[in-house]
Amino acid sequence: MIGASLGAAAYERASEISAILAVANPVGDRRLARLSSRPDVVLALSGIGISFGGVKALSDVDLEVEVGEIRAVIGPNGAGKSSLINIISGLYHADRGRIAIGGQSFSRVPASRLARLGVARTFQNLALFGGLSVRNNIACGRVHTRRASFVEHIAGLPRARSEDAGIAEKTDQIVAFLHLESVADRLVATLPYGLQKRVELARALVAEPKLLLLDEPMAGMTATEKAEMAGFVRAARDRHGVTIILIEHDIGVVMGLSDRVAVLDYGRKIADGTPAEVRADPAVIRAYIGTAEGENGEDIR
Ligand SMILES: Nc1ncnc2c1ncn2[C@@H]1O[C@H](COP(=O)(O)OP(=O)(O)OP(=O)(O)O)[C@@H](O)[C@H]1O
Repeated sequence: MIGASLGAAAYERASEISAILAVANPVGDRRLARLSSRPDVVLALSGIGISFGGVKALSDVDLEVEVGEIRAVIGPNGAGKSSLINIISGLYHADRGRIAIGGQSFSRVPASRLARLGVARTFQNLALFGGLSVRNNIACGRVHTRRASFVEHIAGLPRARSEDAGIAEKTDQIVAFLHLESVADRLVATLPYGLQKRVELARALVAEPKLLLLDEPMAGMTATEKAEMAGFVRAARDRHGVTIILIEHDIGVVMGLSDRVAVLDYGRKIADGTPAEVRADPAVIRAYIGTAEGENGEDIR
């Protein structure tokens, strides 16, 4: 992500305006209501906009994501990709528009209820606990399922014990799924970067999300690590039925992995279709050539 953070007061003000504008957008609301009532649509965005100071990071973005899709969001640096994921996960609040997740509609996604809404995410810059083991980092992804109190845990009461056993079992399953057995007891900070990215994926998957948001899961990886990660992402969809939204700069990976691709440029969606459609779209080619070919290591053709 680029740029400085805005203050909390500015976010509050922007969100108040957002609520007013959302009410004043009945066409968008009707469209969203129609989309979110479809059982095959996991996520629908309607008219999403957000500005930071004078910078319009996103303008009037619509997006729908169907169950079981791998849906990429691409675009040159600063196009608004991370802002979009941050809005879907409740980290940012849009100034305009609405978001429907699993049939529930929001102007602000409640970040504290994200896991219960069936959404998990990874971050562009790793957000792991370096001083904890791989296994413990992964287990953190299931804390929202705990019902037993702190006292029940300290006293080792039956409900707490059975919850711990359930978390340990799910953690073991994901460790095996992502081939992390040999490093499961190592401290995360001692692992190479590519493996740390895999641990972050594991922590998101252990929550058994319906929708998984991956913000540059292959950034900084070698070609071999990227191919491995792409295989795991595909397997998460194929074997666990997870719907995936993927931000990724490596266009080769995106085109090989995604069912549909949305393209952002200067905060606007300029294309949305299959990889072949997007690759042939003149507006997309222009957007990428406009970034000074090769600047980001990206070439759409
Ligand atoms: N918290 C923030 N405070 C101020 N400006 C922001 C903030 N988040 C994003 N922006 C601005 O919004 C625009 C879009 O940024 P964003 O990070 O969403 O783009 P991106 O497509 O993910 O870029 P990259 O590929 O470089 O990560 C940029 O101009 C950025 O500087």
